[in-house]
Amino acid sequence: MSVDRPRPLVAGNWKMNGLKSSAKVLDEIHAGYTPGLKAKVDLAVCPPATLVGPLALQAVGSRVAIGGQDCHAKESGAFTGNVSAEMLADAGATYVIVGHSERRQYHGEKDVDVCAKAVAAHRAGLTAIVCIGETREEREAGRALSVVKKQLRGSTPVDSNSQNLVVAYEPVWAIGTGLTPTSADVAEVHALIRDELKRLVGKADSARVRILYGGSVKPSNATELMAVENVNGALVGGASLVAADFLAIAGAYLE
Ligand SMILES: O=C[C@H](O)COP(=O)(O)O
Repeated sequence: MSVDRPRPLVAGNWKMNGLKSSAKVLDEIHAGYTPGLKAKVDLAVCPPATLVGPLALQAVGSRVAIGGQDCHAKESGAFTGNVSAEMLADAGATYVIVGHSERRQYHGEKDVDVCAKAVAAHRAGLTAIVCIGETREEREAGRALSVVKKQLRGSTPVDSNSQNLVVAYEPVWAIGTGLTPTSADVAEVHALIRDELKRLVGKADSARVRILYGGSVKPSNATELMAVENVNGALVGGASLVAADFLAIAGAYLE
């Protein structure tokens, strides 16, 4: 692997899915994370908050990382129902997703809020997976690039580097719909993100930041999507709930 080509990461976002019995999915992922796959790709699973602790314990020694799906910007306090980055770290997480479009859409999170959460992630020693992506209307209006650029600039903390930041490009219209952008469209957006990262983390480190593609990634399209320039892995929703599918997506890096 060249210094300028980051090691890929395939991360599963279980969203609001998963009970104690889902431990078996992680067991199956462990079993299928062969030495050959370990040599090529990092894996992470981001379960709901209730399962972060148990799955992190279960994952000890497996090299499958565990992440949260969101965090509060503050370390602690009177914020009923929220979970801090420190709590996720304490439970054994090493990643946290921030700014997922479902948080932006259903919880009104703006770039400034996402940035504060990413700052919290860094404060707690977590790697922030910062999600950005345009809506269908924005793409149809020819604004995809400007929206992504604005979100990236507004959501990325100044202390970001290739160790504590992962960027996930997820076109909103591709999430859970079975639709995906063309390879050319993905390449265009990821190239823009890579270029913007030069300003955000410095030229040398910008090449090492992992930029994931997310939105209807399946075993059937993973090979094509993961081959696109500047795509360094995937953020997988629905397909990450089935170990065989999640492993098959990661397996695109064996080809
Ligand atoms: O975080 C994951 C994304 O929202 C993608 O979800 P999906 O793979 O179900 O389309």
